[in-house]
Formats: sequence, C-alpha cells, structure tokens
Amino acid sequence: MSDQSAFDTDVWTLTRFVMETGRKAKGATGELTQLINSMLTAIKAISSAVRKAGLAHLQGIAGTVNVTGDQVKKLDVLSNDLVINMLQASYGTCVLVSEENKDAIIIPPEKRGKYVVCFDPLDGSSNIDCLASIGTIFAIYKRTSEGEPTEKDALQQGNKIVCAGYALYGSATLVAISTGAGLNFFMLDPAVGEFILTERNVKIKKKGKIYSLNEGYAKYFDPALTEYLKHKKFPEDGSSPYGARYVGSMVSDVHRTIAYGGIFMYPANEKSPKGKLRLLYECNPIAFLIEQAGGMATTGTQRVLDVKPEAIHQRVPFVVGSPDDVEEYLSFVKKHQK
Ligand SMILES: O=P(O)(O)OC[C@H]1O[C@](O)(COP(=O)(O)O)[C@@H](O)[C@@H]1O
Ligand SMILES: [Mg+2]
Ligand SMILES: [Mg+2]
Ligand SMILES: [Mg+2]
Repeated sequence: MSDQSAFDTDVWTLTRFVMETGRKAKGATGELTQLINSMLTAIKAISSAVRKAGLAHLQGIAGTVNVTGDQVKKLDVLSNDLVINMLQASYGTCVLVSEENKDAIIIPPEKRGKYVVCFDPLDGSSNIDCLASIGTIFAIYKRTSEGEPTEKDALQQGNKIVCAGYALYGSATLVAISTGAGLNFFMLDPAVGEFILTERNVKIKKKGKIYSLNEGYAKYFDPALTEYLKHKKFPEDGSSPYGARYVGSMVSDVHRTIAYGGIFMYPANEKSPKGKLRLLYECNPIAFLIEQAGGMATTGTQRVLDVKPEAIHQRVPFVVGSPDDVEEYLSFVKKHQK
C-alpha cells in the first residue's frame, strides 16, 4: 500500500541531467540548460491542465481552425500559450515555430537567445475529450544566421537538432529526451514536481510484432502500402500475423513503438499526398529520438532527418520504428517503383 521503496537521496532528476549535459556541451553558457528547464516547466503545467481539463471546462473546441486546417481545441490554445510564455522567459530563444501559429514567432531583441524551438504544444488533440493519451513535442536547433532572426532560421534539417523530446500525458506523465547521446525516459513524480530518470539510453527492438496506422484510409493507400499490410496480416511464410494498435495520438503510438518495437506509419495517400504530420515540429523531433534509440525514420523515399524544409508547416509522409520493420516496408516501396 504505502510506498515502501527506500527514499533515494541521490536521485537523477531531469533538471540535474540537463545541467550535467549542459556543462559537458562545448562552450557551455547554460543557455540550453535554462531553455530545456523552461520547456519542462511548461510541460508540468500542461500535465496539470490535462489532468483537470474535464473539471476546469478545458475540454472542447476553441472555435478556430489552425493554419494546417486542424480544429483547435481549448487545451491546444492553453498549451501553446504556456510553451510560448515559458520559452520567451528563458532568454534562450530567438525564433519559435508552433503548430498553432501561422507565422514564426520572432522573440523581442531584449529577450533573445541563440536557440530556435519548433514545437507541437498539444499532440493528439482529437483524443482530449475521450481522455486518451496526448502529448507535447519539441525540437531545439542552434541559430546559424547573423543579424535579425527570421522564419528561415527554423528551416533547418532535422540532422541539425541539438535537443528534442516529447511529453506523454498518459497513465503517468513521461518525458523522453535526447541531446544526441542516447534516448532517456523520465517520469514525473507529482509529489516532488520533478521528472525522475527511469530508463537510460533506451534502445528499440530490431524487429517488433505490431503495426500502427489509421486503416480508415485504406481506400486511398498506394499499392506498395496495401501489399505491405496484407503481408503483415496474412504472412505467406507461415509466421504469425502482426498485432494492430492505433491510438490516434502520435506521441502515444510512437512511445508504444519504442517500448514494444514495431512500426508506426502516417503515410501519404490519395487524399493527403504528403501525409498529415508536420516536418518541423512532429516528424523531425520524433525521427531524431527514434534514431537515438537505434530505430529508423523515413518518408518512404528518404531519411526524415535529411529532408530540406521549405515551409514551416510542411507535411511529409512518416514511417518510423524498429529498423527491420521499416526496412521491410521500404522493400515493398522499392518493389513497386520498378
Ligand atoms: O485522425 P488521424 O487522421 O489518424 O490523425 C491522427 C494524427 O493526428 C494528430 O493528432 C495530429 O497532431 P495534432 O493533434 O497535434 O494536430 C497526431 O497526433 C495523430 O497521429
Ligand atoms: Mg492539431
Ligand atoms: Mg501533433
Ligand atoms: Mg498539436
């Protein structure tokens, strides 16, 4: 009943982990540490809002549509405001790109730092009112240009990411984060208000047994995808069929894919020729984290992290997961290219 575990007096909190990592970074100025800690403050506040959304009348729609055509929910707006205000107050950023803002946010000169942050303040909005897991996603880049910062500072390839992470507001609140030296999981201890290290240097299985995508669009799938899925359901080699799981919150589907192995797909289809997920604040950060865990992330034609962004809300087809599963999918794509 009561928590009998010994009280860890030397616990690895995410704040401590970030400070440790920050000090090792060459030319450490503490700015990245401050920035990540500000992001974590926003995530803790969003976690608290998510858990009382039903009580605080925070469910339901905000009554607007965002630049990519999504119906904006009240919690999208609240989460967006929290992230923008916390990042701006960190003095670590100069340009912000949010799913919920049509244009890039250029930080006023007196509050500017050297980092660019692209974020999805609330991922899985269609699941807010039914209490399924939702999340927050972010990617941090170092600004490379001189002079007045512009939207162009955010159009960097995912292989330039300095730090990326996601929060998952599920049965517990988890943060998955990497600064390029492996993927680490932290769980929020609400009693202390700190994220505690629970898994260091997480690795994804080489091959899984679960495929995850919205098969409601099967009518619009291309022949390669249709044949791949048929192979997963009716394997010709006598192996067992894969299980199917789809939450409809990408962070939740991706976290399960990292934890259990397998493949998550939001591919292009006839109706959405570039898929639905946005490159800068959904696909790039998740691709970075999946690769840190030894997984793969492809658009079907190239590595996600190598895509040269042209617009801050551009979409790309997105297939990620265990390397053998993603390679197997790509073998079907290649077969249909001939
Ligand atoms: O309902 P669909 O078409 O399967 O789309 C589900 C996808 O849409 C998303 O909710 C889009 O993200 P947002 O909720 O941040 O707009 C993803 O989290 C999820 O994977
Ligand atoms: Mg949305
Ligand atoms: Mg999203
Ligand atoms: Mg969103």
